[in-house]
Amino acid sequence: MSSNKTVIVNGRFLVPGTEQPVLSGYMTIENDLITYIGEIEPVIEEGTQTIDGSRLLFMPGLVNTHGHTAMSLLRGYGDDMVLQNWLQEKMWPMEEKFTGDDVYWGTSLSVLEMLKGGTTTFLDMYDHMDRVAEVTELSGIRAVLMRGVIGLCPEDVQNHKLAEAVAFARNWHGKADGRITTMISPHAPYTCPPEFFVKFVQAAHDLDLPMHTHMSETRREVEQNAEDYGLRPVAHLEKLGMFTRPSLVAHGVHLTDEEIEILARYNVGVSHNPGSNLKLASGVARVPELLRAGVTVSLGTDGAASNNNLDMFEEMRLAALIHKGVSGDPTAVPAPEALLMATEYGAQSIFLDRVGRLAPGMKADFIALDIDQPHFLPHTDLLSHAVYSASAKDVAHVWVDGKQVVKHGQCLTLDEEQIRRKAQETFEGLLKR
Ligand SMILES: N[C@@H](CCSC[C@H]1O[C@@H](n2cnc3c(=O)[nH]cnc32)[C@H](O)[C@@H]1O)C(=O)O
Ligand SMILES: [Zn+2]
Repeated sequence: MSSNKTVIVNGRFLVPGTEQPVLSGYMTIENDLITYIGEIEPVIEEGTQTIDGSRLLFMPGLVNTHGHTAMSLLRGYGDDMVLQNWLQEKMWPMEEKFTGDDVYWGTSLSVLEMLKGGTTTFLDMYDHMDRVAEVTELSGIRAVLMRGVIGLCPEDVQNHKLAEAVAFARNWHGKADGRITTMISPHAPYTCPPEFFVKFVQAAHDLDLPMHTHMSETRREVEQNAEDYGLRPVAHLEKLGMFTRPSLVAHGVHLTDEEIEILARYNVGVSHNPGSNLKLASGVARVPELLRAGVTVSLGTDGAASNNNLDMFEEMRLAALIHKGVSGDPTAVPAPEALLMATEYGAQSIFLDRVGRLAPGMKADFIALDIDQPHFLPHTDLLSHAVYSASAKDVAHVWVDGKQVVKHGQCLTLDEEQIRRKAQETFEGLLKR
């Protein structure tokens, strides 16, 4: 009867934002939920599985709130360029050739990397999303998926893409035992003209779903938006009605004080992508100001072609470091806040209210790091170590929705050898096509 019950014994658990952020004790998981966490040993009935947690650090699974998973196929293909040229000269011509199978293998590669690196939830804005959903189902990961749409095309093609986005969102919302949810996502204000963009707002209303888009990523984008529409991107999207829907915007690098206020007022989340912003020289987002204004700031990797990995520990560390560097204030984005951005705030910003925290009633999405390694010693402050010393390689075990999907660094749900081979073959095939 109690066969689906697991108790972690003698573990250390990260619960940032609470009085005791590094807790020593026990955690009970029943089916897909955490049912207990605390210092007092729970009664362990016969048949309950126990896990010795004494050499491990448990923490919520990381939540990657912006990305394009199939772009891992283009990792290293087009480095050291500015955004517009990188998109127009390198990414878009290759992406035009992508088939559903290409997306399937690119996404498989990314999901494998993410799971092994402790990411238990990801957001994906891309094309051929049915295939992304397939990988999500198979791998056991949690995902918020959306068909991203670039509207720089004739009206009939625009409408066809919109219909695809709507059908995908409707068909997959709540699927894979609830591990998949969906959103509505025009790619960006500079790739979707206003009259097209508002159709997405309407669709999001009709389906009662949240929205996601790229916004204010580069200075050039902001200037161009002002030139084309007489408004900076935030006011522009406000005018188009996007913020009447629950919304998350990616990047938000170039924001004025007034724009930060608008985002706070509408409760619009910002997915901060420090690695991608640094690599494309887009700039440094005003994260301390956003947080101070009460904006939910989360972390994303963006696609692997502008990062060039999907290591959320790296994003967390970058977020904690660069804002100290640019502000000259070493107290900016302290470790607990960086960790919250990568977990709880991440879940909130993609509208998953039972993910991102180790607490009774929350989904059992959690990871365990091997803390016996030299770079984790001595065990002074394990929360600090998780932010400032850890990397994806330290992840030993991963659970999503109560099921173990990575054990001793090996993915239990995906065929790693096959994915390795297919990823290479797929890239070589794309070059020849
Ligand atoms: N091909 C689709 C649109 C895909 S949405 C995802 C798009 O975002 C692009 N992308 C990736 N990273 C960034 C970024 O940082 N800023 C803007 N676009 C990006 C990516 O190359 C891809 O084309 C269509 O039929 O309309
Ligand atoms: Zn992006």
